[in-house]
Amino acid sequence: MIDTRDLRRDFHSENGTVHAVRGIDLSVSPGEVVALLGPNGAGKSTTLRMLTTLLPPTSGSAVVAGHDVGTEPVEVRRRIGYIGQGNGSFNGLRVQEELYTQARLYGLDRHTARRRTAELLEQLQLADLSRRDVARLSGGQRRRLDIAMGIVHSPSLVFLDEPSAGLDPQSRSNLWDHMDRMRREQDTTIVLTTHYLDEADLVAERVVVIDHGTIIADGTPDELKSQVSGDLVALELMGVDDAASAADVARAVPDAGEVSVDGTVVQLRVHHGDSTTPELVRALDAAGVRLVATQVRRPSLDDVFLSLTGRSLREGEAA
Ligand SMILES: Nc1ncnc2c1ncn2[C@@H]1O[C@H](COP(=O)(O)OP(=O)(O)OP(=O)(O)O)[C@@H](O)[C@H]1O
Repeated sequence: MIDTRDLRRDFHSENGTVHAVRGIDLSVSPGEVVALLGPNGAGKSTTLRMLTTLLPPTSGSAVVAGHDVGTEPVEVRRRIGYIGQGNGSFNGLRVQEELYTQARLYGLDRHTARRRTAELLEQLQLADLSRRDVARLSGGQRRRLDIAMGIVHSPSLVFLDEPSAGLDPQSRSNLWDHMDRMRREQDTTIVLTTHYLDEADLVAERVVVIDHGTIIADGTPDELKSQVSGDLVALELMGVDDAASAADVARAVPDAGEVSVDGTVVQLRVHHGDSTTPELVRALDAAGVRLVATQVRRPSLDDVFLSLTGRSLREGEAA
């Protein structure tokens, strides 16, 4: 469905050249849901804009839905849906008219355009707003209309740039349900960019981590997380003395990675937190250590990013 070879894009300005995308080789098969995950400025949007023919590559090639983005952009556009970061048009139309007009622009006949419009207004919870002026929608409502407009022609490949930015939790979960339905019922291929870790983890079956314009990891969320060395087990002890004794017990666990003590809390990395923790609790009990609580935390995609780059994705978000 997508095949890129050494895809690159530079931007030139008075301040110099930005190498926004530095040689991306990416293959996506039909029906896959792929999240491009990375911090602000990693090159995700630039990649997406090249794949959707909105921006010509500086060099390299990309074949999307069977056509070359450079030489056959119209053929590509006909086959894809794109929901960008910015808002679409403001024609002074009402919600229903805007969506219907978009359907007609994509070449749907009147009957099909009417049916698709009604269907999508319902599915994206816009039915109650169908007669409202587009200009008067809230940010989240506008976002849902953008999404409806991007998929009104039932494309087999959909690109979404930061789809849930600006959406409230309920709208986000509604959007994810909708994407899941597109994949299950129409086998739609979905490529989205995000810097929400939970979104990548939940929605995508494959995560491509991008940093400084290159792909630094590619796999299922579980594969990526298994590259990080183990689960984090946290033990909360009754007192500081107990914590010191617990750290000694923890260091004796054959599987234990680095053990750290912070006040009454002891943390250690182990391969399998669920099976090691009961063993550890028995050993602590035998040593007379007073344990208050235990917690096992699986590696997150942020731990993956941290182990690959030494930086947290969350730091990137705050920047
Ligand atoms: N039109 C442009 N002119 C100059 N530089 C640009 C332009 N568009 C993007 N860039 C730069 O290219 C780099 C990659 O930007 P891009 O928008 O692709 O990142 P991103 O990963 O999508 O980030 P975000 O999560 O913030 O959307 C950044 O350094 C950005 O400043």
